[in-house]
Amino acid sequence: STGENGSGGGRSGALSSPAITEEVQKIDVNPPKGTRDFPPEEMRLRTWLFRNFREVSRLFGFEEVDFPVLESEALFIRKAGEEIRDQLYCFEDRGNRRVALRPELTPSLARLVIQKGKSVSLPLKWFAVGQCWRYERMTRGRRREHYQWNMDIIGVPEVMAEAELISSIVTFFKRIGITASDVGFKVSSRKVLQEVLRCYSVPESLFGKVCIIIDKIGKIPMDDIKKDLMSAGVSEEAVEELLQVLSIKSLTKLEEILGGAGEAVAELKKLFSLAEKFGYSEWIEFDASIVRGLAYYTGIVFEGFDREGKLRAICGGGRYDRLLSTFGGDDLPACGFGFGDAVIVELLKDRGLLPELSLQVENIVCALDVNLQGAAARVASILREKSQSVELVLESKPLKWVFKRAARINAHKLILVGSSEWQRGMVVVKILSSGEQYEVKLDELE
Ligand SMILES: CC(=O)Nc1cnc2ccccc2c1
Repeated sequence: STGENGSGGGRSGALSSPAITEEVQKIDVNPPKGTRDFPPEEMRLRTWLFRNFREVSRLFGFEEVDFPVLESEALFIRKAGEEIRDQLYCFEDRGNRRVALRPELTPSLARLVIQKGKSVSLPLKWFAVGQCWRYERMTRGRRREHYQWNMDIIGVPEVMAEAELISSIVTFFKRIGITASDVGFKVSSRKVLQEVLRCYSVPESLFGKVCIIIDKIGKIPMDDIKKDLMSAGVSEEAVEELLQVLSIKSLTKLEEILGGAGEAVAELKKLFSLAEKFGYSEWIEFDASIVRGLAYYTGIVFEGFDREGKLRAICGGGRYDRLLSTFGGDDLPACGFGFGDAVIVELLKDRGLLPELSLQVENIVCALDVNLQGAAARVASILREKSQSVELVLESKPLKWVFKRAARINAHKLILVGSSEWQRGMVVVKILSSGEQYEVKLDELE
């Protein structure tokens, strides 16, 4: 109804007597800007995707954890100029507390690790699948929420942890039909940046900020990158050297420039040799320009990319050895990744790999006349107690309707409850694929 007084919706009958008149305002049935509903078909795809996330996490011995979507704003306040900070979905609650919808899961995980403190044995291997939020001017029409799969290893300082994490993502890709010819991982280490900045005695305090500026390469003009770096306090010659080093695509070249003594080259070589052992060498390549857009990474960083170059990064992660100590926790080494639910679906569509998922109910049970509804309900309960899914026809419907419904739910069997059979303790079972039909005693239903 359009809200005129009297009965809304045009339904007749006692319920909508004119005496009970309330203003019926037609609400906006769409979800808030930048957010999605998940009607059945979309929900089946999401459930399929998350089932694969969880199955891979289980294969790698990770335990599932979760946190509130609402966190203290302080968890995400970092002064490195990150985009995620500009778009924080934050507000003051009724208790005058500054809170935020989480834009990522890692800070919550760090918070929980610290909270659990000594009571957890290391290394911790935790995973989560959670909705993350950003408040972005809708001008860009981008989404304001997405679901992220995160896996994190806490307490392992060596790059074996990063190698394990990349292996888990490769395992995930393989499970859903994505191959090394579809996607790859660009791998680098922020220690490359660190070693260059040290050569030019750029203070460590600028490290996070410099990384965030560097991460914008390819997204904003190079002149702006240089300007931003210099206004952040990096000398012009340091900027030139930095940009030089960042264009290196081979580890041997990097070693020539940085020398073999530094940690950056050593850990990258170690990672590539581990990749060989894990059997995913053809999935990864060194690319010094990869820094990722989160300030807290301190070492190896990586991101999954589509080799056609059409899509944004599929996933990304790295080492963040300082995050827990910046939250006042122990100085625990940590690494992890985030894998969003949006780009991967675009990739699957592009590659024709979206799974065919349909509603599947094994049985449809129908009473052949209205006073057998109770009998039909009993049949449904018996089957359900045997873990058989049942669509119980809830109103008396013509058989034509029942067959149509059976087709829509892809039912395997139609169970008809008729009075003559019921007198003899029997029901009629019809195998819908073959048309074969037979009588079954109630207690032999399986
Ligand atoms: C492609 C896409 O939807 N990205 C996306 C969507 N929502 C977010 C929300 C928070 C943080 C990152 C986000 C990233």
